[in-house]
Amino acid sequence: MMAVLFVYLGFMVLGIISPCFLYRFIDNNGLPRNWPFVGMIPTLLLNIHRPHDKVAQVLRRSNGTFFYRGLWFTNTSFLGTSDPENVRYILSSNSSVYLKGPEWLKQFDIFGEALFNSDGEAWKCHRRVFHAFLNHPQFRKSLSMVLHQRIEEALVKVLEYVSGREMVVNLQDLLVRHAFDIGCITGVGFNPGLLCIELPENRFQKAMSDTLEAAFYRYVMPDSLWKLQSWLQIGKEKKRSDAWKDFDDLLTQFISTQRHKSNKSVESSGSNEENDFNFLNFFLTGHEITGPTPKDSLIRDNLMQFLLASDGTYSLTLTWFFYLISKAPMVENKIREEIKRHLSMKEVEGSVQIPSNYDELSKLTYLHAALCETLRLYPPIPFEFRTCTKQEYLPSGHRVDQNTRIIIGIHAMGRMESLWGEDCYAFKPERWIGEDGKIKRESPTKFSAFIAGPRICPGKEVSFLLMKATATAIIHNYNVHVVEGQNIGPKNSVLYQMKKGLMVRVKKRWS
Ligand code: HEM
Repeated sequence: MMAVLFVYLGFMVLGIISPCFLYRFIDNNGLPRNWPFVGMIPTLLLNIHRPHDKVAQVLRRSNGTFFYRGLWFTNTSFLGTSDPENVRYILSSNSSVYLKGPEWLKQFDIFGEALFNSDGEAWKCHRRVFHAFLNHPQFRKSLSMVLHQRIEEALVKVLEYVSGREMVVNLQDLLVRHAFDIGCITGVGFNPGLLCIELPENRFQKAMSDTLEAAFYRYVMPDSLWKLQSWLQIGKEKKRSDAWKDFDDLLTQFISTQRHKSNKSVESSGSNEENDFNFLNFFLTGHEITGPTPKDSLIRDNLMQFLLASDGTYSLTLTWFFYLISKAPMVENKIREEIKRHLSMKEVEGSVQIPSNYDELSKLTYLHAALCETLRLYPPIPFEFRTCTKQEYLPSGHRVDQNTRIIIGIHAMGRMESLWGEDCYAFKPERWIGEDGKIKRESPTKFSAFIAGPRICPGKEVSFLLMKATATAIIHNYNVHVVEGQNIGPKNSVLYQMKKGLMVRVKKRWS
């Protein structure tokens, strides 16, 4: 630990003298040099303000696979890959060898025994429950109703308020609140009402953000260092412990309220399926798939992961989407024309028009393409982590030993010239549209925002519905102007969120 600190201070001093010299000295033609004892930590420290871009650069220069060496005698090394053949092998054809395992749990132990944290038989069982919930006929009906209601009663009200006063607002914050309210209603049958004019404190979101930031640092730091921080209760580890307490408080409250509600409802009608369809109730009422009612801790873990998966992802994608279209007025115009051509609208408060039939959203091919393009460039989950459980060779020829940590560079894959052509950095929805005018279906090992193989995101389809309905209501009625001069960049977190949010002014398109 002292060695890391010493090296860090040494390079800081050198950095002040000459940053250019430092970059060239530490890296070898853009690839990290492997130094005695400290491995490639100098490159990591020098790029700690832009880890995603550095990983993308290294993977591009190394033909898609690179072995990062950490500090000697610590478990901080990993193999990074963005090679689609390796990705297919790890996530799909040989997924039983590449597990989440104890290394994953070190980062995400706060999610306990949830689907997201499990492997093998336990994972299969959780996944069946989740599938049964998402495919339940009542789910789609209830989601559409909740979404429509939240757009009309909260999103539009807040946008009307801020546009009328020409206020500057943080769009990322508004979208996260919108998604969290929907996640809570579909997850626990309770609306926390975070998206409203008063913008109340968002404890859950802060706790989630602190947890996911700490998870990032746990991966790159030697175990001894974060364990010491945790023991001393300082830095990111302190924030993480506080977040854990906050989660436990909030989720215990949700579960006991819902347990009480469902007991009362079962007593009075024998079944409450029609009235109160949500993820928590699905668990509590002992559905035939879920088996006997599981223990509270398992419900808490799955609920917490439901809230993360169902709101933390698409709200961030929408934020990047609005950032991208603010710089591409032609794209915005095409989306508006498509909305006008295909959607039936319903007029709500202040002559705002919102889609009245969500089935029509599937006709919005160009909007779908623009969202895929956003996910390619800014995937909300930028890295996927696995551990190899036996020694073998990857399709690229790299040998991986047992317990090698693997990072799949999802963010890097969207920026590989070899996969997307020379214009891979350009925002071009057209690349997703085939000659027949329909969406081109890319293989999930090339477009890996939802990953591939048996663990592919089960919420993919739902997330497009949520994104399209929300984006349409905003684009059709408002111009979103991004405030000039902001430093837009991602946070060091396992989610790809803007460090300081996206400050915008919203102007109504008509009165
Ligand atoms: C833009 C939106 C979304 C993206 C890009 C996305 C992406 C992903 C990715 C990359 C994973 C793999 C994570 C891992 O295991 O390491 C994942 C898993 C998962 N996602 Fe999504 N997701 C999105 C939205 C949703 C939504 C809306 C839901 C729920 C309705 C959902 C439910 C899940 C669940 C339950 C898992 C765990 C699957 C398993 O471990 O087998 N996701 N998602």
